[in-house]
Amino acid sequence: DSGSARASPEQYDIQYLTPVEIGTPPQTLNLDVDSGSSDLWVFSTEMPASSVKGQAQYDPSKSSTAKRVQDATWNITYGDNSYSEGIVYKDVVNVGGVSFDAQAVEAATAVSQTFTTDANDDGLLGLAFSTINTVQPSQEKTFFDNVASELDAALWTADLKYHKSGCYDFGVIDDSKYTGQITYTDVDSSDGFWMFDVSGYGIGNNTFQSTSFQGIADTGTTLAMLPAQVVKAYYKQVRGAKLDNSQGGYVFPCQANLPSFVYGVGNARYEIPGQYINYAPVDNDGTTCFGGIQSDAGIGFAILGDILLKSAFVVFDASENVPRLGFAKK
Ligand SMILES: Cc1cc(CN)n(C)n1
Repeated sequence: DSGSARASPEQYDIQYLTPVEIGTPPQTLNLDVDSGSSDLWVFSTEMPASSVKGQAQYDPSKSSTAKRVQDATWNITYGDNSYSEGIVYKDVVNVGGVSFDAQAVEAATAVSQTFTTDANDDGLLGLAFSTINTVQPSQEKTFFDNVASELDAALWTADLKYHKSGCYDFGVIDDSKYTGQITYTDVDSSDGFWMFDVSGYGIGNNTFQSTSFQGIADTGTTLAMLPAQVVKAYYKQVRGAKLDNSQGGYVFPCQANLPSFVYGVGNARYEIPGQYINYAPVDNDGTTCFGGIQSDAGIGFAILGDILLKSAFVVFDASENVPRLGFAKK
């Protein structure tokens, strides 16, 4: 079995939303596919109406296949301090044609303001490793872990795009979506993430620096959070750039001509076009813009979010004993 689902960007590519069918008859919710977490949770009819502002809600009472997981609860806080919690059902979940009939669907009973204010985002679909799923007292499996054995290949791929819709594919590598070779690198999943070594970096046409650093491939994080020294060196090349703590990071004049950012995977080199690194304006007149590359200070590892991932075709491969990530140009 294999399947393919759309990944449609919200404004500024802050996140990408994917239609997911849940229950019988199917209820379609648009979820943020997140390789940096491992809970599939949804806005639901179990939460106060005051915290729902336009989102679709999963209604288990309208699904003939929904089964409550007695006494199971969950709660999760993300890197941006957004939060959700709730109870658990098992139900049919179908993503791009790949279906599992007893997927843990974590129905929210409460969410933080950040989620309430994003009318288009109906929840998250976590694709990190099941070891960090938050359901208690018994941990649940991610959708990918549940379907892996029925897929033609135990892998999924991300083809995110700049200000355009892309795809998440399950069980198949679509060779029409990339050019050249796929370069693979081993993943250390001991913290539950798709963590790997970035073999170095280059700024624009400057010499590539072979100083490696660890990072996680995280489709649910908007920006690329990189080592402070790397980030400092990048913005040194941008006239008028400055670290503005009131904005929470580096900003620069929106008209700035941004250098590209090159990152290494093994011996391969991939480039994020400068244009991708102008994330969004911070003011109404669009004079000052917020950088798509920011510091990972305080996190403990780099976070390779959408700003970086959209520059490549990425394979999340769990088909061998050691999981691995594949990167290809496109
Ligand atoms: C909701 C959400 C998901 C993620 C990435 N794992 N963040 C930072 N916020």
